[in-house]
Amino acid sequence: MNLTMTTSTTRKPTQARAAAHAVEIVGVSKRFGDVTALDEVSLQLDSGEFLAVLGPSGCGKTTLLRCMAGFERIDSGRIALDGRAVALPGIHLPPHRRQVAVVPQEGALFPHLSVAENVGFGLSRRDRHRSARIAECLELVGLGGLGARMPHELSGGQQQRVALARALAPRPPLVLLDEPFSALDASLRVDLRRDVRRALHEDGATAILVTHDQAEALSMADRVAVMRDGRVRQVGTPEEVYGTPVDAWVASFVGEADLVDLVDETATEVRTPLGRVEVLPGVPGATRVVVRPEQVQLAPADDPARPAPEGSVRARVTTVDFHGHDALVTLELAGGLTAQARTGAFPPAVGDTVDAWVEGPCRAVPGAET
Ligand SMILES: Nc1ncnc2c1ncn2[C@@H]1O[C@H](COP(=O)(O)OP(=O)(O)OP(=O)(O)O)[C@@H](O)[C@H]1O
Repeated sequence: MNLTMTTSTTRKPTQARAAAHAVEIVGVSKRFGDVTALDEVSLQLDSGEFLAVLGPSGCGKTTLLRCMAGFERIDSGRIALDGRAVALPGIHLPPHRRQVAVVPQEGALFPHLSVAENVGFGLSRRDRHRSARIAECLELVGLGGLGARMPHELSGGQQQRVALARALAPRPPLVLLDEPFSALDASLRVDLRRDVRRALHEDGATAILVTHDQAEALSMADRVAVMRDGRVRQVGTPEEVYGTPVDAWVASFVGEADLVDLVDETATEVRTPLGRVEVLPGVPGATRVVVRPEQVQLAPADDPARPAPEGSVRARVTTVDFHGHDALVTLELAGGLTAQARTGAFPPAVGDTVDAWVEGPCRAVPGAET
Protein backbone atom coordinates (compact mmCIF):
# COMPACT_ATOMS: atom_id res chain seq x y z
CA MET A 1 0.00 0.00 0.00
CA ASN A 2 1.23 3.42 -0.99
CA LEU A 3 0.85 4.89 2.47
CA THR A 4 3.36 5.99 5.06
CA MET A 5 2.53 7.19 8.50
CA THR A 6 4.27 8.42 11.54
CA THR A 7 3.33 7.51 15.10
CA SER A 8 4.12 10.98 16.40
CA THR A 9 0.95 12.76 17.54
CA THR A 10 2.35 16.27 17.89
CA ARG A 11 3.72 18.38 15.11
CA LYS A 12 6.91 19.98 16.33
CA PRO A 13 6.71 23.76 16.64
CA THR A 14 8.16 25.36 13.55
CA GLN A 15 9.36 28.38 15.55
CA ALA A 16 12.37 26.46 16.88
CA ARG A 17 13.60 25.91 13.31
CA ALA A 18 12.46 29.20 11.90
CA ALA A 19 15.23 29.22 9.30
CA ALA A 20 14.42 25.77 7.88
CA HIS A 21 12.02 25.31 5.00
CA ALA A 22 9.35 22.65 5.52
CA VAL A 23 10.53 21.16 2.22
CA GLU A 24 13.76 21.89 0.40
CA ILE A 25 14.48 20.15 -2.88
CA VAL A 26 17.78 21.18 -4.45
CA GLY A 27 18.94 20.06 -7.89
CA VAL A 28 17.30 16.65 -7.68
CA SER A 29 17.73 14.31 -10.66
CA LYS A 30 16.36 10.82 -11.13
CA ARG A 31 16.84 8.52 -14.10
CA PHE A 32 15.20 5.23 -15.01
CA GLY A 33 17.56 3.71 -17.59
CA ASP A 34 17.52 6.13 -20.54
CA VAL A 35 14.62 8.16 -19.17
CA THR A 36 15.39 11.29 -17.16
CA ALA A 37 12.31 11.49 -14.98
CA LEU A 38 13.64 14.43 -12.90
CA ASP A 39 16.19 16.85 -14.23
CA GLU A 40 17.74 19.18 -11.64
CA VAL A 41 14.47 19.93 -9.87
CA SER A 42 14.58 22.59 -7.14
CA LEU A 43 11.61 23.66 -5.00
CA GLN A 44 11.10 25.11 -1.54
CA LEU A 45 8.02 25.21 0.66
CA ASP A 46 7.36 27.08 3.85
CA SER A 47 5.54 25.47 6.74
CA GLY A 48 1.77 25.38 6.16
CA GLU A 49 2.11 26.11 2.47
CA PHE A 50 0.12 24.24 -0.21
CA LEU A 51 2.00 23.63 -3.46
CA ALA A 52 0.49 22.02 -6.55
CA VAL A 53 2.85 20.25 -8.95
CA LEU A 54 1.14 20.53 -12.31
CA GLY A 55 2.21 18.91 -15.56
CA PRO A 56 1.21 16.55 -18.35
CA SER A 57 1.40 12.77 -18.12
CA GLY A 58 4.99 11.52 -17.90
CA CYS A 59 6.55 14.86 -16.85
CA GLY A 60 7.87 13.40 -13.57
CA LYS A 61 5.28 14.54 -11.01
CA THR A 62 4.78 11.16 -9.37
CA THR A 63 8.50 10.44 -9.38
CA LEU A 64 9.09 13.70 -7.52
CA LEU A 65 6.46 12.76 -4.97
CA ARG A 66 7.88 9.26 -4.57
CA CYS A 67 11.38 10.68 -4.05
CA MET A 68 10.05 12.94 -1.30
CA ALA A 69 8.18 10.08 0.37
CA GLY A 70 11.24 7.84 0.17
CA PHE A 71 9.82 5.26 -2.25
CA GLU A 72 12.53 6.13 -4.81
CA ARG A 73 16.22 6.93 -4.39
CA ILE A 74 17.49 10.11 -6.00
CA ASP A 75 20.58 10.09 -8.28
CA SER A 76 21.81 13.56 -7.40
CA GLY A 77 20.76 16.64 -5.47
CA ARG A 78 19.33 16.88 -1.99
CA ILE A 79 15.95 16.68 -0.23
CA ALA A 80 15.50 18.08 3.27
CA LEU A 81 12.25 17.99 5.24
CA ASP A 82 11.88 20.42 8.13
CA GLY A 83 15.62 21.12 8.02
CA ARG A 84 16.62 17.45 8.11
CA ALA A 85 18.33 15.91 5.07
CA VAL A 86 16.39 12.79 4.09
CA ALA A 87 17.90 12.15 0.66
CA LEU A 88 21.36 12.75 -0.72
CA PRO A 89 23.25 10.52 -3.12
CA GLY A 90 24.32 7.68 -0.83
CA ILE A 91 21.90 8.66 1.95
CA HIS A 92 18.32 7.47 1.82
CA LEU A 93 16.07 7.69 4.85
CA PRO A 94 13.38 4.99 4.51
CA PRO A 95 9.74 6.14 4.13
CA HIS A 96 8.72 5.33 7.73
CA ARG A 97 11.43 7.65 9.10
CA ARG A 98 10.42 10.69 7.03
CA GLN A 99 7.18 11.66 8.81
CA VAL A 100 5.44 12.07 5.49
CA ALA A 101 1.87 10.96 4.75
CA VAL A 102 0.74 10.07 1.25
CA VAL A 103 -2.87 10.24 0.11
CA PRO A 104 -2.99 8.04 -2.99
CA GLN A 105 -5.28 8.27 -6.03
CA GLU A 106 -7.87 5.98 -4.60
CA GLY A 107 -8.18 5.99 -0.81
CA ALA A 108 -6.85 2.43 -0.44
CA LEU A 109 -8.55 2.09 2.94
CA PHE A 110 -8.14 -1.10 4.93
CA PRO A 111 -11.40 -2.85 4.03
CA HIS A 112 -11.61 -4.92 7.23
CA LEU A 113 -11.20 -1.90 9.53
CA SER A 114 -13.93 0.59 10.44
CA VAL A 115 -13.63 4.22 9.41
CA ALA A 116 -12.40 5.18 12.90
CA GLU A 117 -9.85 2.34 12.90
CA ASN A 118 -8.61 3.43 9.50
CA VAL A 119 -8.19 7.01 10.69
CA GLY A 120 -6.44 5.84 13.87
CA PHE A 121 -4.12 3.46 12.03
CA GLY A 122 -1.05 5.68 12.37
CA LEU A 123 -1.72 6.63 15.99
CA SER A 124 -0.27 4.73 18.91
CA ARG A 125 -2.82 2.53 20.67
CA ARG A 126 -1.42 3.82 23.96
CA ASP A 127 -2.02 7.46 22.96
CA ARG A 128 -4.70 8.65 25.40
CA HIS A 129 -5.76 11.35 22.95
CA ARG A 130 -6.29 8.76 20.21
CA SER A 131 -10.11 8.73 20.19
CA ALA A 132 -10.28 12.50 20.42
CA ARG A 133 -7.85 12.91 17.51
CA ILE A 134 -9.81 10.41 15.39
CA ALA A 135 -13.05 12.29 16.08
CA GLU A 136 -11.33 15.62 15.39
CA CYS A 137 -9.99 14.44 12.03
CA LEU A 138 -13.34 13.00 10.98
CA GLU A 139 -14.97 16.35 11.83
CA LEU A 140 -12.25 18.11 9.88
CA VAL A 141 -13.13 16.22 6.70
CA GLY A 142 -16.89 16.52 7.23
CA LEU A 143 -17.50 12.92 8.33
CA GLY A 144 -18.20 13.46 12.04
CA GLY A 145 -20.23 10.58 13.45
CA LEU A 146 -19.40 8.07 10.71
CA GLY A 147 -16.53 6.37 12.58
CA ALA A 148 -18.38 3.08 13.03
CA ARG A 149 -19.07 2.58 9.31
CA MET A 150 -17.06 0.17 7.20
CA PRO A 151 -15.31 1.48 4.05
CA HIS A 152 -17.71 -0.37 1.71
CA GLU A 153 -20.58 1.58 3.29
CA LEU A 154 -19.12 4.88 2.05
CA SER A 155 -19.24 6.63 -1.34
CA GLY A 156 -16.02 7.16 -3.31
CA GLY A 157 -15.83 10.78 -2.17
CA GLN A 158 -16.35 9.81 1.47
CA GLN A 159 -13.60 7.19 1.18
CA GLN A 160 -11.21 9.85 -0.08
CA ARG A 161 -12.14 12.01 2.89
CA VAL A 162 -11.31 9.12 5.23
CA ALA A 163 -7.98 8.67 3.46
CA LEU A 164 -7.22 12.33 4.06
CA ALA A 165 -8.28 12.10 7.74
CA ARG A 166 -6.04 9.04 8.12
CA ALA A 167 -3.12 10.95 6.60
CA LEU A 168 -3.66 13.99 8.83
CA ALA A 169 -4.30 12.13 12.10
CA PRO A 170 -0.64 11.65 13.15
CA ARG A 171 0.06 15.32 12.31
CA PRO A 172 2.79 14.60 9.78
CA PRO A 173 4.85 17.66 8.88
CA LEU A 174 4.18 16.96 5.20
CA VAL A 175 1.16 15.57 3.35
CA LEU A 176 1.62 14.42 -0.25
CA LEU A 177 -1.52 14.10 -2.35
CA ASP A 178 -1.16 12.00 -5.50
CA GLU A 179 -4.05 12.99 -7.82
CA PRO A 180 -6.50 12.21 -5.00
CA PHE A 181 -9.59 13.40 -6.87
CA SER A 182 -9.04 11.78 -10.26
CA ALA A 183 -11.46 8.88 -9.68
CA LEU A 184 -14.35 11.12 -8.62
CA ASP A 185 -17.08 12.69 -10.72
CA ALA A 186 -16.86 16.39 -11.58
CA SER A 187 -19.28 17.93 -9.07
CA LEU A 188 -17.99 15.83 -6.17
CA ARG A 189 -14.45 16.79 -7.10
CA VAL A 190 -15.17 20.50 -6.75
CA ASP A 191 -16.71 20.07 -3.27
CA LEU A 192 -13.98 17.77 -2.09
CA ARG A 193 -11.21 20.08 -3.31
CA ARG A 194 -12.64 22.91 -1.27
CA ASP A 195 -13.06 20.75 1.84
CA VAL A 196 -9.59 19.20 1.57
CA ARG A 197 -8.05 22.65 1.15
CA ARG A 198 -9.85 23.88 4.25
CA ALA A 199 -9.01 20.77 6.32
CA LEU A 200 -5.31 21.01 5.45
CA HIS A 201 -5.29 24.71 6.23
CA GLU A 202 -7.09 24.31 9.55
CA ASP A 203 -4.69 21.57 10.54
CA GLY A 204 -1.70 23.72 9.57
CA ALA A 205 -0.31 20.97 7.32
CA THR A 206 2.28 21.59 4.63
CA ALA A 207 1.01 19.84 1.51
CA ILE A 208 2.01 19.01 -2.04
CA LEU A 209 -0.64 18.03 -4.56
CA VAL A 210 0.38 16.28 -7.77
CA THR A 211 -2.09 16.83 -10.60
CA HIS A 212 -2.43 17.21 -14.35
CA ASP A 213 -5.64 19.21 -13.89
CA GLN A 214 -4.96 22.92 -14.18
CA ALA A 215 -8.28 23.97 -12.63
CA GLU A 216 -7.49 21.84 -9.60
CA ALA A 217 -4.01 23.32 -9.22
CA LEU A 218 -5.13 26.92 -9.72
CA SER A 219 -8.11 26.67 -7.38
CA MET A 220 -6.40 24.86 -4.50
CA ALA A 221 -2.77 25.86 -4.23
CA ASP A 222 -0.92 28.78 -2.69
CA ARG A 223 1.73 28.24 -5.37
CA VAL A 224 1.90 26.12 -8.50
CA ALA A 225 5.03 24.46 -9.92
CA VAL A 226 4.55 23.72 -13.63
CA MET A 227 6.62 20.74 -14.81
CA ARG A 228 7.53 19.50 -18.27
CA ASP A 229 9.97 16.74 -19.27
CA GLY A 230 11.36 16.34 -15.74
CA ARG A 231 12.01 20.06 -15.28
CA VAL A 232 10.22 22.78 -13.36
CA ARG A 233 9.35 25.44 -15.92
CA GLN A 234 7.72 27.98 -13.64
CA VAL A 235 6.83 28.35 -9.97
CA GLY A 236 4.46 31.06 -8.81
CA THR A 237 1.10 31.89 -7.35
CA PRO A 238 -1.88 30.71 -9.42
CA GLU A 239 -2.33 34.30 -10.61
CA GLU A 240 1.32 34.49 -11.70
CA VAL A 241 1.43 31.26 -13.70
CA TYR A 242 -1.91 32.04 -15.36
CA GLY A 243 -1.41 35.78 -15.85
CA THR A 244 2.31 35.93 -16.59
CA PRO A 245 3.41 32.56 -18.01
CA VAL A 246 7.15 32.38 -18.74
CA ASP A 247 6.71 30.93 -22.21
CA ALA A 248 4.23 29.81 -24.83
CA TRP A 249 4.13 26.23 -23.57
CA VAL A 250 3.23 27.21 -19.98
CA ALA A 251 0.65 29.65 -21.36
CA SER A 252 -1.13 26.92 -23.31
CA PHE A 253 -0.84 24.24 -20.64
CA VAL A 254 -2.15 26.42 -17.81
CA GLY A 255 -5.55 27.33 -19.18
CA GLU A 256 -6.73 28.13 -22.68
CA ALA A 257 -4.73 30.67 -24.62
CA ASP A 258 -4.73 32.32 -28.02
CA LEU A 259 -1.10 32.71 -28.99
CA VAL A 260 -1.09 35.51 -31.51
CA ASP A 261 1.90 36.79 -33.42
CA LEU A 262 3.31 40.09 -32.42
CA VAL A 263 3.28 42.20 -35.58
CA ASP A 264 4.81 45.47 -34.39
CA GLU A 265 5.17 47.13 -31.06
CA THR A 266 5.37 50.36 -29.22
CA ALA A 267 6.39 50.58 -25.59
CA THR A 268 3.14 49.28 -24.12
CA GLU A 269 1.02 48.19 -27.03
CA VAL A 270 1.39 45.66 -29.82
CA ARG A 271 -0.48 45.03 -33.02
CA THR A 272 -1.72 41.46 -33.47
CA PRO A 273 -4.23 39.67 -35.69
CA LEU A 274 -6.67 40.31 -32.80
CA GLY A 275 -6.15 44.03 -33.01
CA ARG A 276 -4.23 46.32 -30.70
CA VAL A 277 -3.21 44.67 -27.44
CA GLU A 278 -1.80 46.24 -24.32
CA VAL A 279 1.22 44.24 -23.13
CA LEU A 280 2.80 43.65 -19.74
CA PRO A 281 6.55 44.19 -19.49
CA GLY A 282 7.76 41.38 -21.71
CA VAL A 283 10.37 38.70 -21.72
CA PRO A 284 13.39 39.20 -24.00
CA GLY A 285 12.90 37.74 -27.45
CA ALA A 286 9.10 37.76 -27.26
CA THR A 287 7.42 37.06 -30.56
CA ARG A 288 3.93 36.13 -29.45
CA VAL A 289 1.25 37.46 -27.16
CA VAL A 290 -0.82 35.29 -24.79
CA VAL A 291 -4.46 36.29 -24.99
CA ARG A 292 -6.84 34.47 -22.67
CA PRO A 293 -10.26 33.75 -24.25
CA GLU A 294 -12.00 35.70 -21.48
CA GLN A 295 -10.10 38.81 -22.62
CA VAL A 296 -11.55 38.64 -26.12
CA GLN A 297 -14.68 40.80 -26.39
CA LEU A 298 -17.25 40.38 -29.15
CA ALA A 299 -19.98 42.59 -30.55
CA PRO A 300 -22.23 42.09 -33.59
CA ALA A 301 -20.56 43.70 -36.60
CA ASP A 302 -21.85 47.17 -37.49
CA ASP A 303 -24.04 47.38 -34.38
CA PRO A 304 -24.80 51.07 -33.89
CA ALA A 305 -25.85 50.34 -30.28
CA ARG A 306 -22.42 48.98 -29.45
CA PRO A 307 -19.78 50.35 -31.78
CA ALA A 308 -16.55 48.37 -31.63
CA PRO A 309 -13.58 50.24 -30.20
CA GLU A 310 -10.85 51.54 -32.45
CA GLY A 311 -8.36 48.81 -33.27
CA SER A 312 -10.89 45.96 -33.22
CA VAL A 313 -10.90 43.36 -35.99
CA ARG A 314 -13.61 41.68 -38.02
CA ALA A 315 -14.09 37.94 -37.44
CA ARG A 316 -16.48 35.14 -38.34
CA VAL A 317 -17.81 32.67 -35.76
CA THR A 318 -16.94 29.11 -36.82
CA THR A 319 -17.88 27.03 -33.75
CA VAL A 320 -19.61 27.58 -30.41
CA ASP A 321 -19.02 25.21 -27.48
CA PHE A 322 -21.85 25.95 -25.06
CA HIS A 323 -21.19 25.13 -21.39
CA GLY A 324 -24.31 26.56 -19.74
CA HIS A 325 -22.74 29.29 -17.64
CA ASP A 326 -20.46 30.35 -20.51
CA ALA A 327 -19.43 29.42 -24.04
CA LEU A 328 -16.17 29.10 -25.94
CA VAL A 329 -16.47 30.67 -29.37
CA THR A 330 -13.96 29.97 -32.15
CA LEU A 331 -13.31 32.83 -34.52
CA GLU A 332 -11.83 32.97 -37.98
CA LEU A 333 -9.69 36.06 -38.40
CA ALA A 334 -8.20 37.65 -41.50
CA GLY A 335 -5.69 35.39 -43.25
CA GLY A 336 -7.37 32.21 -41.98
CA LEU A 337 -6.03 32.61 -38.42
CA THR A 338 -8.18 31.44 -35.54
CA ALA A 339 -8.75 32.64 -31.98
CA GLN A 340 -11.06 31.77 -29.12
CA ALA A 341 -13.35 34.00 -27.08
CA ARG A 342 -15.18 33.11 -23.88
CA THR A 343 -18.60 34.72 -23.78
CA GLY A 344 -21.49 34.68 -21.35
CA ALA A 345 -24.43 32.33 -21.66
CA PHE A 346 -25.68 34.09 -24.85
CA PRO A 347 -22.95 33.61 -27.45
CA PRO A 348 -23.24 34.67 -31.11
CA ALA A 349 -24.31 32.01 -33.58
CA VAL A 350 -22.10 30.03 -35.94
CA GLY A 351 -21.70 32.04 -39.16
CA ASP A 352 -22.20 35.45 -37.48
CA THR A 353 -19.80 38.25 -38.32
CA VAL A 354 -18.54 40.01 -35.22
CA ASP A 355 -16.12 42.70 -34.16
CA ALA A 356 -13.47 41.34 -31.79
CA TRP A 357 -11.05 43.15 -29.52
CA VAL A 358 -8.86 42.36 -26.52
CA GLU A 359 -9.39 43.91 -23.12
CA GLY A 360 -6.77 44.11 -20.41
CA PRO A 361 -3.01 43.64 -20.58
CA CYS A 362 -1.46 40.49 -22.02
CA ARG A 363 1.88 38.77 -21.60
CA ALA A 364 4.34 38.69 -24.51
CA VAL A 365 6.38 35.46 -24.57
CA PRO A 366 9.10 33.80 -26.63
CA GLY A 367 7.31 31.80 -29.25
CA ALA A 368 9.74 29.01 -30.02
CA GLU A 369 8.51 26.37 -27.58
CA THR A 370 4.95 25.16 -27.91
N1 LIG B 1 9.81 2.64 -12.20
C1 LIG B 1 10.02 3.17 -13.40
N2 LIG B 1 10.76 2.52 -14.32
C2 LIG B 1 11.01 3.08 -15.54
N3 LIG B 1 10.53 4.28 -15.92
C3 LIG B 1 9.78 4.96 -15.06
C4 LIG B 1 9.47 4.44 -13.76
N4 LIG B 1 8.71 5.36 -13.11
C5 LIG B 1 8.53 6.40 -13.97
N5 LIG B 1 9.18 6.15 -15.13
C6 LIG B 1 9.24 7.06 -16.29
O1 LIG B 1 9.63 8.34 -15.81
C7 LIG B 1 8.90 9.36 -16.48
C8 LIG B 1 8.13 10.17 -15.45
O2 LIG B 1 7.10 9.36 -14.90
P1 LIG B 1 6.10 9.85 -13.77
O3 LIG B 1 5.24 8.70 -13.39
O4 LIG B 1 6.86 10.50 -12.69
O5 LIG B 1 5.26 10.95 -14.56
P2 LIG B 1 3.90 11.66 -14.15
O6 LIG B 1 4.06 13.07 -14.52
O7 LIG B 1 3.55 11.35 -12.75
O8 LIG B 1 2.87 10.96 -15.13
P3 LIG B 1 1.33 10.53 -14.88
O9 LIG B 1 0.57 11.83 -14.73
O10 LIG B 1 0.97 9.83 -16.15
O11 LIG B 1 1.28 9.68 -13.68
C9 LIG B 1 8.01 8.67 -17.48
O12 LIG B 1 8.67 8.68 -18.72
C10 LIG B 1 7.89 7.26 -16.94
O13 LIG B 1 7.67 6.33 -17.97
